[in-house]
Amino acid sequence: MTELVVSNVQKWLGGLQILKGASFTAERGSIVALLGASGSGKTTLLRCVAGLEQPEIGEIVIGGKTVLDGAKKIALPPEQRNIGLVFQSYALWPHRTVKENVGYGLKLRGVTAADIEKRVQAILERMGLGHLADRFPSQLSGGQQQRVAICRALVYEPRVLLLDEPLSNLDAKLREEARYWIRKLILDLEICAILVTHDQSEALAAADNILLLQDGRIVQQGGPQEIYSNPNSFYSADFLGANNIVRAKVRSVDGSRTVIGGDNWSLDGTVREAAGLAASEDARAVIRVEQISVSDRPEAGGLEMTLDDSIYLGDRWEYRLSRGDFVARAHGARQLSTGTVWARIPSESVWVFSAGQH
Ligand SMILES: Nc1ncnc2c1ncn2[C@@H]1O[C@H](COP(=O)(O)OP(=O)(O)OP(=O)(O)O)[C@@H](O)[C@H]1O
Repeated sequence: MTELVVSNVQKWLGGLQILKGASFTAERGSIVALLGASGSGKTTLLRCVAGLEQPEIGEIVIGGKTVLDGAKKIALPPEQRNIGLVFQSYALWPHRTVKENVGYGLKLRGVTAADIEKRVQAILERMGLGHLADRFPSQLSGGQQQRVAICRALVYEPRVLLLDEPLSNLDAKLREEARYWIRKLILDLEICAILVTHDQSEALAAADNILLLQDGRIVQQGGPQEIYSNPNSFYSADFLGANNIVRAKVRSVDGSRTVIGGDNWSLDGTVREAAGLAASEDARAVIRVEQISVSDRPEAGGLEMTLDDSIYLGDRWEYRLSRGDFVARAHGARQLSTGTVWARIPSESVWVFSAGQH
């Protein structure tokens, strides 16, 4: 069931158009990640859904209720939108206990003391924080503070939970753990969550749907696997994954197949530029690091390259390869001696775009 509908949202700030017509929907029991480079408009879009910014144009419907209609000048305040909000900073009140932090919003809304007690305790228990109810935020770890912030947003039983970089203050280990339990929580509660993040691995691991923003526009949307393996532009291809970006000339084009090359090398690739490519055009290829396999023995179809260095990364080795002006990184399970190696690079993994596109 669709909980959130965002249609053609356009927003100007300081004389600049920050959002240029964003549209998407979000379903109950799912997580939508807003992903994109710094300044692409992720936070502004989230704030528009929350009611903290008022778009000049567009419509937003939450749980069947129109909360924004630019044409009709409808713009409901955040407290009438049935949303919960969690900020990066958690924004807990330092002089209130955990219990008071979580229950304060309910108090403002005139919920009875007995009801508040019951609801606050229930959500704290659910998040494994029941025993911390009387502590102050300064007596909690970062991870616990973040859970309190999420409790505070969930205690209203919102239809849509809005999370603005909720994990970025946690250390790497806690962050990985938090991705998992936040996802489980949203699915268990059967609500819908919108997660703003600039961290691609967070979006890939936590979200059902990823919206990739560029310069105020949603340039691609889809499931994590679709977005990762089928990018529709250089920006999408470059934004996700660990990549080799290769500058080259288009040698030939035959439908979606192409041959690119540079100084003393050439590679078979696949045209990914929507408008197509022409022979002798300047191009950029994106090759995911994991798509290159390296061997120290001659391999049929392998490109002979020089291994300049093997770098130990703990769980694997990184190889630094070169041939003429083609420089690449690849990974493997063991250390290889510097010198001649053979790199196998499937043509479907060499995504070729025009050099001019951003
Ligand atoms: N109040 C404002 N007045 C003018 N410009 C603003 C204002 N707030 C944001 N912007 C601009 O809007 C653009 C989008 O900002 P926004 O914070 O939504 O991006 P973001 O994708 O969330 O970036 P980040 O990942 O860095 O938080 C940026 O170029 C920013 O400078």
